[in-house]
Amino acid sequence: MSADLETIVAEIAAEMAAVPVARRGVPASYIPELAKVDPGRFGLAVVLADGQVHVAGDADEAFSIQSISKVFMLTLALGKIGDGLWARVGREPSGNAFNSIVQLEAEKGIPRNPFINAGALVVADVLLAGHAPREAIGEILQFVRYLADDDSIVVDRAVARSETETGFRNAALANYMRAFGTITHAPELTLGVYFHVCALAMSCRQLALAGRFLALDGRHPGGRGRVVSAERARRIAALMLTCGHYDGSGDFAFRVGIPGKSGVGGGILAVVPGVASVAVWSPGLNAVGNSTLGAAALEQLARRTGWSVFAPPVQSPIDGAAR
Ligand SMILES: NC(=O)CC[C@H](N)C(=O)O
Repeated sequence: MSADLETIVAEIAAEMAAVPVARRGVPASYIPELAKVDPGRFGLAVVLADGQVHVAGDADEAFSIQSISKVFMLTLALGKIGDGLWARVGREPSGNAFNSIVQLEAEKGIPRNPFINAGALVVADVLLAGHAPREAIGEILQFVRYLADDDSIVVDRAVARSETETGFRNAALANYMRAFGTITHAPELTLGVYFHVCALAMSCRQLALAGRFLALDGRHPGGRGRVVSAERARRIAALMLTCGHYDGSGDFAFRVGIPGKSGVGGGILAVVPGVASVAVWSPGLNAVGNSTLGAAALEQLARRTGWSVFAPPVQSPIDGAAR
């Protein structure tokens, strides 16, 4: 690393701040509440495995985490029903838009993966089992608060309401899967859980802290035992790499080389195993619904730190070998 991390984070934020708003992409507008967000915002937070935090820009401003919540929902659902979940949702990239319905008809109502909307609706349905929607939402909120060790995290009710009023595609997905039996509750109940969890409002700092268990091979950052087994943490990260950016996942893996999960609020949570958890936020989206500057900032961070899941481990057997 040529410069120290504090400097790298500050430099990247300054470079991103200089990008004209017109070149940042457009904030999501199909959820009307999200269209109100200032497209000029940019935040970056890096939490190292040892707990050191480096932030820059609007890293302490809460934004709508949207699909990033799918990582937390998946983690909880796996804790609940274990690998039985994989009978109801697949583990392959979809190669389609996040809200696409096309594969469901030919694939018996089983979504390709838990990070597209159809897959996350199945996960929400699993989390709803045995609960009223309010209880399931409360359980997920408590889980995220426990991960970030921050009880101030809340659901943005205006965003949840906005999506409830306009989420016709998600309603179509839920109803379609109810017909196949992959959704087991009344679709409006499962949708209620999904919309409220997508509406979690978190800052980059809170999000990076909440994702740190994945950088710690499944351990709780506060030394409070395990959140998940090491195997499960690695598998969740593998799914983030292959499916976390929808049909932009290949490009993100190519450019950044780190598992990441995006949301239409403009956030991305990225995990460097054993090293760091990173959250970035810029509301302007590219054509596939991922944050334009968020990916650019992570690409720069990976380049300047050398972080990559494809880099040889520090104690690699090839170190010292003739090259
Ligand atoms: N990509 C996203 O963040 C999508 C989440 C959003 N709540 C939706 O269902 O459309």
